[in-house]
Amino acid sequence: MKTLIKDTMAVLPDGSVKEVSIAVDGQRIAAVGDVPENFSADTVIDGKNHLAIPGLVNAHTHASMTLLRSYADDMNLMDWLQNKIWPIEAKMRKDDIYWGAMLAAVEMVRTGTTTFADMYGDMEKVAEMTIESGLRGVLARGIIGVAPNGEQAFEENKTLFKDFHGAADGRITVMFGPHAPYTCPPDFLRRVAEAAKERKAEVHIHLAETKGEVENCLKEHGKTPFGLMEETGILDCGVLSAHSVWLNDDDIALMKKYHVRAAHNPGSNMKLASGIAPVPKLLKAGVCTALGTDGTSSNNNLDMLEEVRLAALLHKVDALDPLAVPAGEALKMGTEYGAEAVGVKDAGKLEKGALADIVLYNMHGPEWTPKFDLVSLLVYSAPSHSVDTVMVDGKLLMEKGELKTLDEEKILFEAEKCAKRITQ
Ligand SMILES: N[C@@H](CCSC[C@H]1O[C@@H](n2cnc3c(=O)[nH]cnc32)[C@H](O)[C@@H]1O)C(=O)O
Ligand SMILES: [Zn+2]
Repeated sequence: MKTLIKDTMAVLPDGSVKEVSIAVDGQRIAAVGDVPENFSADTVIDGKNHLAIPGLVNAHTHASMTLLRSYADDMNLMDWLQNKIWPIEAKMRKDDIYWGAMLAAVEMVRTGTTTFADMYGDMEKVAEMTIESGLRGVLARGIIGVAPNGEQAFEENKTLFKDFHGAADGRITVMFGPHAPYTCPPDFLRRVAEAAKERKAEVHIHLAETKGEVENCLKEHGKTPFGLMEETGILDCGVLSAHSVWLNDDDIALMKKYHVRAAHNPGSNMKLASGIAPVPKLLKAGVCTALGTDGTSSNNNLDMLEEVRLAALLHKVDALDPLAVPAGEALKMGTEYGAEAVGVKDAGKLEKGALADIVLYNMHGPEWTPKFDLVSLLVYSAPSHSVDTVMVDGKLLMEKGELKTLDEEKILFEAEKCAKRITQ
């Protein structure tokens, strides 16, 4: 299958924007500009008045939590988790996980996300969504490492790895998902680290999200969450660290030493009042820092362009420095650094040989006018629904606003039904 995206403006890996044609052959980009004359495309997409970027990467989410969107807002993290979210999650059946994930898929495709890193229960249903939707998924079974379900969840993570790691032509990868240091005791984390190492799997975990978490961790274990992760062997596995808000210089040095990748969630951190991650410091230290939405119960959407914008804005006001995270750097956090963070090789860049995960924005409309600087327009002004074409792995998931793999009306209907049932 060969596709030619003809005469589109495109954000290139060096941050420049140029008019090019992009040739896609199978899963990969065959050319950006300089398309060979004999390239015979099966499908030609008119790129005039469009902006192409590498697909957005949601480096931390809980897709099926879409069913709990706006169910419990304006609470602090522990109260929210323990008294609202966990009791309802306990009622979720496989069907709920599936339709919640499908609802997330519709939203992700429509807002230009091509890869998502997910942590939840019943992840084989999220794998099903990944296979059907055509998205790229980095899946981890979220494990609360204590009774009554800790051991079962751990086993399910192993089964998920066996059944789905590398599945769907490599569109699915599987990580281990110990939920957090406050839900998984050190000995349990040691066993997870062993299991991950045996399989050369990586680990997706919530770390240093709130000040209270770090204080408790110091009190109970005499170490910060990152120090504890080093001691338990988790850092040896390759870690995708959700949040990473409350960090001291030693934590940042550990992140650098072990190539920990941070998934910064500005929307969730602001909404739950968790704090402001030291993103400029992380970037300066050379820590790969990506962006995520977290679940839609703490965001409340999966719109990655919004996270790119929030990252660009939040760190400016925090540092009282309008140069803190420039638009181009924020966009890289949402694309190139995202792909690196979740471990998808050769993606996140519009260049020859990269995986063909491409998003096209239709630049017709007031928010895109006038056109001085297209990266600035995208990051500071554009509505996410100007995404009109989405390609993952060389296949079109949406073309000119029309979803190709998902039945949106049915999904909205079923998701609504599931959400009602679990909250009744
Ligand atoms: N309860 C599940 C496993 C947990 S998966 C991941 C968990 O992370 C929770 N979660 C979502 N956002 C956050 C956050 O920001 N911090 C900590 N936990 C979160 C989410 O509600 C979910 O319970 C089971 O055993 O079936
Ligand atoms: Zn989370």
